[in-house]
Amino acid sequence: MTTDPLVALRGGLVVSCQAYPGEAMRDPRTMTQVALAAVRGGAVGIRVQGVADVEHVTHAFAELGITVPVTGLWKDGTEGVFITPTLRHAVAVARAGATIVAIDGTRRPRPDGLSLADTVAGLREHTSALVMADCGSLDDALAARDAGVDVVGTTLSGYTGERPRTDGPDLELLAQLVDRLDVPVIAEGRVHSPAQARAALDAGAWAVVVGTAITHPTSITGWFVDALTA
Ligand SMILES: CC(=O)N[C@H](C=O)[C@@H](O)[C@H](O)[C@H](O)COP(=O)(O)O
Repeated sequence: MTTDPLVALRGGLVVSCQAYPGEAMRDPRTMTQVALAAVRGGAVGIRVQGVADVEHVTHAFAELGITVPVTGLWKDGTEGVFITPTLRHAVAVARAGATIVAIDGTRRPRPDGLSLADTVAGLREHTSALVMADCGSLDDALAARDAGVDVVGTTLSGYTGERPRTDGPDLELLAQLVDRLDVPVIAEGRVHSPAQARAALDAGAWAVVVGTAITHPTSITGWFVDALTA
């Protein structure tokens, strides 16, 4: 019997394992090793970027009998709509093995000219993946809900100009989404400590995604170096 992936994530920690272009750890094998380490630490979900990483992680999990759901995305570009920006990207991520496909869930025009609703419908036509909308505001999330997504995240809060870029997670937006939506709301973005993760769950998050603070040594090193040189 397969468990509903969203039920599997409920109340838990999802670890985002991403390295950026040009970085030493940008290798699907490395990201798979990081993902396996996170699962060993208790992560109930993994989020990975890029078709190759999704393929590599999902194959490794299958071989090892790990059933932790994998959320996949494909970043293309660095500005505007760049998180799984088109239906083509979304289908590729699903076909690579992602259980959940995270896509840009903002109200900005998409590079392929499709609406978010068309993108969700297209993905459902071609795959059985669930859809996570990475949102930057309450209005984004309401529109994403109307477009038929399965789950929304606060992922893009502070990156689209609609919300301030808070030091920690945008708990204010999270509370608004939890209050207004009937789909699960995932807290993602700038969760940098266990206490902040706990606060997000207490504010009603379905699950909490942590990336940088667990899987990006360059940033973490910088935080310590800054403290020593301040
Ligand atoms: C805005 C954007 O591009 N967010 C990306 C989405 O996948 C990643 O770069 C983040 O690392 C991820 O959202 C997790 O957030 P944090 O690393 O802050 O824990």
